[in-house]
Amino acid sequence: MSNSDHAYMARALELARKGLYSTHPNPRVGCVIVRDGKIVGDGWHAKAGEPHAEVHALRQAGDKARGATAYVTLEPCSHHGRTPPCADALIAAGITRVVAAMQDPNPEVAGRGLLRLMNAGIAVQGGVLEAEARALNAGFTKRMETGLPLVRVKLAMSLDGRTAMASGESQWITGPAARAAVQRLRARSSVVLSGADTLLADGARLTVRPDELGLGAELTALAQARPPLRVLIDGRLRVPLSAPFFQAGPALVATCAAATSRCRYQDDGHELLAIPGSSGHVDLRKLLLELAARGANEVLVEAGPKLAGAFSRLGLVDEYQLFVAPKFLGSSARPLLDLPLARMAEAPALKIVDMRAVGDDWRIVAVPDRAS
Ligand SMILES: Nc1nc(O)c(N)c(N[C@@H]2O[C@H](COP(=O)(O)O)[C@@H](O)[C@H]2O)n1
Ligand SMILES: [Zn+2]
Repeated sequence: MSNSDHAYMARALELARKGLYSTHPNPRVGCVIVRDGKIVGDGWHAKAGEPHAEVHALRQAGDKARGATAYVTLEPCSHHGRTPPCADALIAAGITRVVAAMQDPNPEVAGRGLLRLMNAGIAVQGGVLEAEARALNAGFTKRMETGLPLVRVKLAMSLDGRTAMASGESQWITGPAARAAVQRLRARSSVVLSGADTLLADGARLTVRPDELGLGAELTALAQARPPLRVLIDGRLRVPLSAPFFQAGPALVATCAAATSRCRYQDDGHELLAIPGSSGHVDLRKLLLELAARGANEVLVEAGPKLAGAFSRLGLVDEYQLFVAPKFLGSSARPLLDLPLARMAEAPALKIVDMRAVGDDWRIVAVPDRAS
């Protein structure tokens, strides 16, 4: 890999990141076309159903694409989805070299895009800034490879590790900067999910509020056009349809209660999904499989200690986002996770991958340490 390959791919990744809030169920992809040491075209994928990154870049390059190199953060596609194959478009435009950061994990592509380019006499190189490209599309990759979405659990806690007062009161532990960061976590997710206890306690709506995102006009508009699906897990259908969550727009309710109530929810524009479980608890793994089948790449769990603890105990969590506020909530306040552990050996091993100040609070990102 030359220094310039690295630099052009870094630029393509920068463009791909513009799709952070809007491409799902599709991946975030950027493309740069370079001829004689000059960028002659670039582009990024904004929204499923719209042109792929390569097509935007080729359109901008026009005739200058002939004899040029295309840098793409994901292998060019070879299939007819909502749009035609990009590999064919690159061949037709006379591109002579393609550098891809990673192979497309979509089984419909999975190496066939690169093969088609090679068969057309195009020089192909893979693996440039692969780790960065994988990180950007970790949810898409996990869904394609396992049939499950990436699960991110957001928790807000005091310095003494508490999340809510004994009464359930939990709003406004953290400050405005942390709340904006949570808004961006919601906006990048395909699904934002919570449980009945949380909604009954604090009246959460789980919406993306454009004025709190802190993004520019273009990305805010895209995020608004592609809001996450709001999902409530309510095994026994305890949350009334008059709750702010239901008043805020259409939602999906996962339950193990009998389907007799379906009409009540449908009449109000919501979907009731029966997921069998035990003792009034929805089977979380089955729910995640269903959400992935509907195209969910990233699921954000914003729940209380019981539901967040259940995701954790079942080994379904890929990432914890912990917002830590400079407060003590005291010993009668609620713990972070309902994790009944008896011995240190049972404590799940975690790796902290990022820690930074967010306004007056701190954000810690931790992932399961699967190696230990
Ligand atoms: N290489 C590439 N560039 C893009 O900009 C993309 N969005 C993709 N996506 C791949 O194609 C599938 C979606 O196809 P349609 O948008 O429905 O035509 C997606 O699953 C990826 O495999 N690839
Ligand atoms: Zn494509």
